[in-house]
Amino acid sequence: MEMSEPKQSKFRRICVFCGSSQGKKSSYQDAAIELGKELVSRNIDLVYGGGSIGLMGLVSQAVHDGGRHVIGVIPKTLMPRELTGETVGEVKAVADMHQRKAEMSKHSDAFIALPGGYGTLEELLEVITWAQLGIHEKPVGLLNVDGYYNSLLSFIDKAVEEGFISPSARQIIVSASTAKELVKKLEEYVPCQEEVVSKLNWEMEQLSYPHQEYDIPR
Ligand SMILES: C/C(=C\CNc1ncnc2c1ncn2[C@@H]1O[C@H](COP(=O)(O)O)[C@@H](O)[C@H]1O)CO
Repeated sequence: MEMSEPKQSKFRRICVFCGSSQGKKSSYQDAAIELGKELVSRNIDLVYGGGSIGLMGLVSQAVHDGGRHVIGVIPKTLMPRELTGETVGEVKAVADMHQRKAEMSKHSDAFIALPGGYGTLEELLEVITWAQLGIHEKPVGLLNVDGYYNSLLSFIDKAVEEGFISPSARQIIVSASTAKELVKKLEEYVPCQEEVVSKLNWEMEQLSYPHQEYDIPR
């Protein structure tokens, strides 16, 4: 029997942002599992927020089951298993949510957002902002499952029309409706340098706040 060679990706690790909930439609859950399998088929390891809840649990389990390495970056406050569940693979404990994002970014070659809520949006918009500022040149992908992100993309297009986001900064976001198509587009992505404000020669460690307990405001 002829075995197909795994496609070698230019990415070693991809960071996935996604819901700590599963969402109401089974298509969201299916997409998380499909993305995990796509990473496996391209020999790509996963970096994510840790734990087993929601879409986070589905994508990490799929990558782990496929034999690829999984790194979960968890703030100490979310470490208790009853909060976020068990993390498959390697766990990196960090001081707070800020350090988590810096660590997730440092260990990844690209970013993908699956459907999610505030946490996912915040992580996504932050890495887009960092790309706009020239802090990194890693591709950022939106997995637009069943049009989940259509209204966000429309809003961003409005911000371009109204002069708040430059047309070249709009190009930072790569979107597709399937994992296969998205990863392929990210592989082909060429960072747009035209309107980068400045090259900050940024050390990602500078983004980490001093080790301290972080009080989540209520
Ligand atoms: C403490 C409780 C739930 C635990 N919540 C989270 N667990 C793990 N990761 C989280 C959590 N909340 C946010 N994140 C990060 O943001 C993304 C998911 O957030 P969303 O709002 O569900 O989209 C995810 O990528 C994580 O990195 C009980 O209250």
